[in-house]
Amino acid sequence: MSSPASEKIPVTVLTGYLGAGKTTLLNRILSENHGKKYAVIVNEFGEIGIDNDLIIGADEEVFEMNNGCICCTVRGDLVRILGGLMKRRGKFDAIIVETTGLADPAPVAQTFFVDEDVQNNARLDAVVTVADSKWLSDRLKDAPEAKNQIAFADVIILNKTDLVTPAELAEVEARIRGINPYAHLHRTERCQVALADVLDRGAFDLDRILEIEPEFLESGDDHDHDHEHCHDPHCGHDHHHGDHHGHGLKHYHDEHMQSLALSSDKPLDPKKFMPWLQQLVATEGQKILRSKGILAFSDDDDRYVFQGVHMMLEGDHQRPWREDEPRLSRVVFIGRDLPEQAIRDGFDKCIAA
Ligand SMILES: Nc1nc2c(ncn2[C@@H]2O[C@H](COP(=O)(O)OP(=O)(O)OP(=O)(O)O)[C@@H](O)[C@H]2O)c(=O)[nH]1
Repeated sequence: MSSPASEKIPVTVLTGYLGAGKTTLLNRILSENHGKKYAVIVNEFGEIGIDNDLIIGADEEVFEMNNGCICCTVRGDLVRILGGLMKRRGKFDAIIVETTGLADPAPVAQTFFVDEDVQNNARLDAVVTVADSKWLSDRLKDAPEAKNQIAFADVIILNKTDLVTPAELAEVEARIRGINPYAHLHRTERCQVALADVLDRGAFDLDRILEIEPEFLESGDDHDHDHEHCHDPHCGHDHHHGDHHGHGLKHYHDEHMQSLALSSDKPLDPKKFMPWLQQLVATEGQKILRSKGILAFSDDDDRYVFQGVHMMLEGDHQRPWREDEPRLSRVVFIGRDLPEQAIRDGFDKCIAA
């Protein structure tokens, strides 16, 4: 049975390139005193889930779609998780989907229009794209998905304004406006926006999307489109550059984008790890687009979390390790042409003696 639009559960799709600030925005939304309950679905690029652990919502439920890229699992995992949520209507007010930085938002948004069950129970409220003031211009040159994320946005959070000059900010905003003149745009530092600017917007504009992508509402069985949106080596499909996928969508593959995950159940030596990491991103930061980790240091009862975007690093103690929690250090590097063996060797040398 189809529900009237007003009763459909609103879904916000949060997108934006690697490291732009999606999790920062999500945490801001979840930790605000909004009196609402959100179900959160995250999709991560990488072999080991770290994002899930970095979301600080008090009692939100977080569902992970970890095992595949969002375009390939979109009619599988996403529909399955949404289906499960629909059966528990009334337990939450809205759904937020945070996509990987490498996801093309088109197939995600499409799910809400072509899958009948989903369409009957949920409505796409808005596609919210977080854009990195410092790096977006570079990514628009070499990452087609970054451009699609801007093109599909109903709301754009132009974030990290603290890292650029006013002239650079004006320039990146003009580039965004060249791609998408329609979206509401907010300039922010650390994604500081009013919740009302992001949630419950009723902003998704199908007519506009059909102008950008006339085949948007087709099921995907026999059409072709040129978005480059499959990057997950574990996706399970047989990819070739520019090849057709099982369901007929044309997929390009950024064959150089890789995710390197490292872990250790032995504590790390902070006096070795931090200098090594700083040196690594200083020398390889062009190739390493994104790094993050949750670390267990020797003689330290707190988890240490670090985040990197290119050569910029941030890190801090987060919270004490729980009694029942294995003190496992997990690190992920995402980038192109990563010097894998050197990174592995360097990491191993940081294990405390
Ligand atoms: N200087 C500065 N750093 C920021 C700002 N917003 C977020 N960051 C930092 O940028 C890094 C990446 O932020 P995240 O929110 O994790 O980015 P993300 O888009 O979720 O990253 P992925 O999930 O890996 O794609 C973190 O170290 C943040 O603390 C900002 O406005 N200014």
